[in-house]
Amino acid sequence: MEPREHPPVVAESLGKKYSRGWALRDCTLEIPAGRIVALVGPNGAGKSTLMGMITGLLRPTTGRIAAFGDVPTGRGMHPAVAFLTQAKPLYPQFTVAETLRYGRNANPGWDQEYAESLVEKAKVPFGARVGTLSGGQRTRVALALALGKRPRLLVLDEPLADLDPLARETVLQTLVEEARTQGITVLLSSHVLAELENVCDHLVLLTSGQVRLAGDVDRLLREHGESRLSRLALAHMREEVAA
Ligand SMILES: Nc1ncnc2c1ncn2[C@@H]1O[C@H](COP(=O)(O)OP(=O)(O)OP(=O)(O)O)[C@@H](O)[C@H]1O
Repeated sequence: MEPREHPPVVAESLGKKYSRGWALRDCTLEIPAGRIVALVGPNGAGKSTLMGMITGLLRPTTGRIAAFGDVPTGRGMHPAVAFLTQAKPLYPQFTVAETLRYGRNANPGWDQEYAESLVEKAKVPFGARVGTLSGGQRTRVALALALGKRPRLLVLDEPLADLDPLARETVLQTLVEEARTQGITVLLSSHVLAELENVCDHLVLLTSGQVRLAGDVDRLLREHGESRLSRLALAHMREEVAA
């Protein structure tokens, strides 16, 4: 029998304390492979903190986190994990082609052809300087840079926040298409709950630094007698505020 592959993320009693107090407490969860996971919760719930520990950029205060069975070493990101934030730290003076070249030099598993095909699909000129691109175009380049690494887990911290609704829809569609065809697990945080409907099949809801709901979306909807992910998430966030 084949040994079971490690899930993309396993967290056990994970906690993070900053100078101002606990940002995440006693977080135990597993993110199964091949899922598109919505990470939601009110401002300050601990979403970025959890993502920081999954990518290895932040060290846990308590507990344990593993990506594909590996505990972060503190020496850069796991080779199978790519991370994209709203800030999209691209060099504005680089052209798109130079940005991809940077990706090739920085990542041993880099797939130039695939990264180029994503830029072409987005109709972004290779010769354009990143600083001159629109927000939507910059996001598509950042996505090509993240996916060119050929990750098995893509972590996205509100990557669509500065885009108009049409660009959001297009980028999200591309993302889902690539994730499904390439078998990539996606962890996506967003405050726009409605756009996660029909996209995410797994939910992790954080409130006040703790996991309030986690699991398969269809199962959670059945268990809570809800028909929509956004309503389910909102109801749990409201409960928290009322408590
Ligand atoms: N570097 C830091 N130093 C001190 N406190 C921090 C630091 N980073 C985050 N926090 C605190 O930890 C808590 C969780 O923050 P985090 O950014 O993880 O939440 P979030 O769910 O991503 O929020 P948002 O939806 O607003 O982006 C907040 O109370 C925040 O103020």
